[in-house]
Amino acid sequence: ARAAGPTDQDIQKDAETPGDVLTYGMGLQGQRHSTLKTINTETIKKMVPVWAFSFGGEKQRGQESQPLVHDGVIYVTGSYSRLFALDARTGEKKWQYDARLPEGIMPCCDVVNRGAAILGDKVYFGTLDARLVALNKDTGKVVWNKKVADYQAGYSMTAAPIIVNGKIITGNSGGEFGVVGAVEARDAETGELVWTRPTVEGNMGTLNGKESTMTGTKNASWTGDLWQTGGGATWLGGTYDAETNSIFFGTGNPAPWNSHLRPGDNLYTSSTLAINPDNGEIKWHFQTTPHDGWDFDGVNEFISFDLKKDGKVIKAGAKADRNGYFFVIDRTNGKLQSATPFVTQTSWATGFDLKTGRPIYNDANRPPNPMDGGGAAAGQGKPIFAAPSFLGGKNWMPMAYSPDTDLFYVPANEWGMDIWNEAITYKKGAAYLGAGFTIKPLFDDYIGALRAIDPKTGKIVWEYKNPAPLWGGVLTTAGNLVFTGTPEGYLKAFDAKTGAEVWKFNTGSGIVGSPITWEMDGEQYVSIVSGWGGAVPLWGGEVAKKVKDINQGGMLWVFKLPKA
Ligand SMILES: O=C(O)c1cc(C(=O)O)c2c(n1)C(=O)C(=O)c1cc(C(=O)O)[nH]c1-2
Ligand SMILES: [Ca+2]
Repeated sequence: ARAAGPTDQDIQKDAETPGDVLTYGMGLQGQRHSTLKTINTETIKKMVPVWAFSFGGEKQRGQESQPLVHDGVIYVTGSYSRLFALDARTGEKKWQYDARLPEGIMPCCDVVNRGAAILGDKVYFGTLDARLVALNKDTGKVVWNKKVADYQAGYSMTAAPIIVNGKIITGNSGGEFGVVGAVEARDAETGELVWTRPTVEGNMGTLNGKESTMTGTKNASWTGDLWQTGGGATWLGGTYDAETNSIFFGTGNPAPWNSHLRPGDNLYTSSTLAINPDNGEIKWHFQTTPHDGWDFDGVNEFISFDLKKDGKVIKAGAKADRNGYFFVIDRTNGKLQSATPFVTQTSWATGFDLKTGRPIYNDANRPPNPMDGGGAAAGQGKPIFAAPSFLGGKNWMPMAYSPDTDLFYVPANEWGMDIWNEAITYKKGAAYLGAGFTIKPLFDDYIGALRAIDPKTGKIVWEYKNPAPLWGGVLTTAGNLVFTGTPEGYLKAFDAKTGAEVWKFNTGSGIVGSPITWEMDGEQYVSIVSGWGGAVPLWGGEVAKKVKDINQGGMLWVFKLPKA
């Protein structure tokens, strides 16, 4: 028997039990929907902060975490691989764990961490040096600490793990360094590896010298040896659907970015994979950007939901992809139901073929081969303008789905980029892009747009425009509310049906975290982490200049209604 604490059954039921938050995604399906409605479009006008907690000084920025709540304790990760356990009623610190990171870690896009997992008496999280740590939930003492991959080869870990039937399931980061993506399952009690599923064809037999439990697959969709450093990082973690017993992981960009160096589809990069949690087998794959040439990547979360259409219910899943399309896919077999643009496009594809599930490419919008010349300097290809930018119509920040309104709430961004290709050869631990870029806004008055999307039609039902790019997660509740944060510092709440803004509070730094809500002592609470950072200030080109004044930091805020 497992020591006292949440069980596998508690984790599977997380979405139905508002007294705790046991999973990243507020339920393994990742819907980020709460059944609570004490706080609603009317009562929220009175909502106030109860307490706040500071993450401290050093390297505190890019707070992309979603807190967990169990038995009156909040478990929240901070940037730079920290984990805090806090009294949920007072904010008092119970313990803090700071991973001791080596020199030379190589996260591509800031020192972020998106959250922890909990099972029994342990809490778990991944660290920037690509290790997975299990801590005793009451004391913060290390129970086990496993190396997942070699940080000196560019591997890191930024995603929250998920737990499915006693296994802790993780992805990896490092697509910009020519790593090989993988999904891995470990025994949550001991940390021993149960299976490893590489995500790049050609690597199915071994991974990093370790024996893989998978049978070999030929590298048919790659040229030469490029599959050995092919990317496809699983850097955002996954979701799980018990009805189909599938884990869904997105995979990142193929490496290098210069697509002319790697003819072929480059499976299974820029895809969604449905994986059997028992043995790591791929049940189906859907490649959103075959032969990706824009760093469109494809890690975005896949959220299971019931698609009610033409009097039928289809077991579906949705993904708002970095490539700017909103996909609805049959989650039992990977068959495309619809693909609709949700941001402005420069027609890199004119649409998706519903029969084959493939994009209809517009070759004029693929960044040209540097061998053809025409670039600004020797060895550079001709630049083109493409939208969305490589930071995506939507990046890592998770959308939410409400079964009450049947709408998805998507944190989107409107921007494009000048992009050109360059020559590159692989060198262990060095950036492996073969491309250069500058991001540019498309409109004067806004970049971010929270969009309510009807999955039956792909139509945008309402939108909220934000001056700075949106980079935080979304939460929706039975109180007809949608919550998200802004880089300007506000946690905002909107009417889920109309998009009317009903409440806001400034948290003192930019928000790039994901909000949660739970019930405690008969009252409803809301919480968000604040602390600007992530990829935008690092890679945002003209946009980065506009947002560089935002102060960084790290704070957890907790809100509720005043006592009646
Ligand atoms: O290919 C990868 O392994 C990888 C990893 C990560 C990461 O782990 O955060 C990001 C990206 N790619 C990426 O392309 C990207 O735009 C990005 C944004 C962010 C962020 O936290 O703001 N991370 C990442
Ligand atoms: Ca990437």
